[in-house]
Amino acid sequence: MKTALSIAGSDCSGGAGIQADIKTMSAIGVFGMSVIVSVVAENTSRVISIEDVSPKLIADQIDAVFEDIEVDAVKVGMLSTPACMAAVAEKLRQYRPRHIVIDPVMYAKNGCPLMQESSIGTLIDTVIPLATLLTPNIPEAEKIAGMPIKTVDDMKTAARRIAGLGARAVLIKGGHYIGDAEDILYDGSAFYPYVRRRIDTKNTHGTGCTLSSAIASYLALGESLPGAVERAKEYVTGAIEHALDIGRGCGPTHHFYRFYSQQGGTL
Ligand SMILES: Nc1ncnc2c1ncn2[C@@H]1O[C@H](COP(=O)(O)OP(=O)(O)O)[C@@H](O)[C@H]1O
Ligand SMILES: Cc1ncc(COP(=O)(O)O)c(N)n1
Repeated sequence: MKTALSIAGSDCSGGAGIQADIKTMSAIGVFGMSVIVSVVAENTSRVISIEDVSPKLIADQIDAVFEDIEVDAVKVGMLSTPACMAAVAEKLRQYRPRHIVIDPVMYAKNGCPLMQESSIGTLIDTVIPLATLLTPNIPEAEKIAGMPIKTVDDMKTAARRIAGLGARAVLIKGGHYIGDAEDILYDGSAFYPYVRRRIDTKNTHGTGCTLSSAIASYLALGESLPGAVERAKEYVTGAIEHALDIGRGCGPTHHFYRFYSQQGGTL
C-alpha cells in the first residue's frame, strides 16, 4: 500500500488540519500518517488557543516515521512559528522525500491567524524552497509574492514569482476569487487551469487541507503532477458539494460521501 505523511496542526473539531488530511488519504486509498506540529483548540467558528509541539518532539516524530516506513509523499500544513518551520525543514532536508506538497496555511476560514506574522521571512527562506508543489490560496499568494491578485493574469504572475523563490511548482487556489472556483498550476514552464463552478456554501472549513492532501495522495499513487491536481480537484469539489452543515460557522468538507452513496446510505 502506498503511504502519505501529513506534517501539520491538529484541528480538534475534525474539519481541517491533520484530521482532514488523514480522512482524505484514507478515502483515496493511501495509508495516512501524521506528525503533529501544533495543537489548535478550534471549531467551525473560532480558534480558542494554539500550542506548538516542541521542536525536538516534531523532529522525533519525523524520525519515527522515516526510520521505519517508506513515505511515498509528504503534505505539510500549518507551521505557526519560525521554530516549527526550522524543525520541519531540517528533517525534510535530511530525508528528502520525493513529493513534498506544502500548503502555506496563514488563516483559518473564520479569519483567525494560524501563522505568526513574523514567520513570513522564514517561510520564504527556509520552507518554500523545499516544496515540489506549493499550494497558496489568493491571500497567501499575495503575501508571499508581495503583489495584489485581482485577475487570472495576476495569479499567473504571482505563480511565476513564487516559483522564483524556489518552489518547483505552484498551485494558486481560487477559492477566495469571485466567479468560478479556478485554480492555476505553474510547473516552471507551463500553466494548467483547473476550473469548476463555484458551489454556493459557507461550509468550506478544510478545503485547502483536503486539496493538498489529496494531491499528495495521488502523487503517492504514481500520478503525474497535472494528473494528481486534476484528480484532487475532482475530489475536493465532491467533498465541498457534500460538506456537512454542522457547527455554527463554516462546516467541514465531507470525505466518505462516495462510500455512503455506494452503500445507499444517507449523508
Ligand atoms: N465554494 C466553492 N466551490 C467550489 N470550489 C471551491 C469553493 N471554495 C473553495 N473551492 C476550491 O477548494 C480548493 C481549496 O481552495 P481555497 O478554499 O481557496 O483554499 P484555502 O482553504 O487554503 O483557503 C480549491 O480547489 C478551490 O478552488
Ligand atoms: C490545524 C489547522 N490547519 C489548517 C487550517 C486551515 O484550514 P483550511 O484552509 O483548509 O480551511 C485550520 N483551520 N486548522
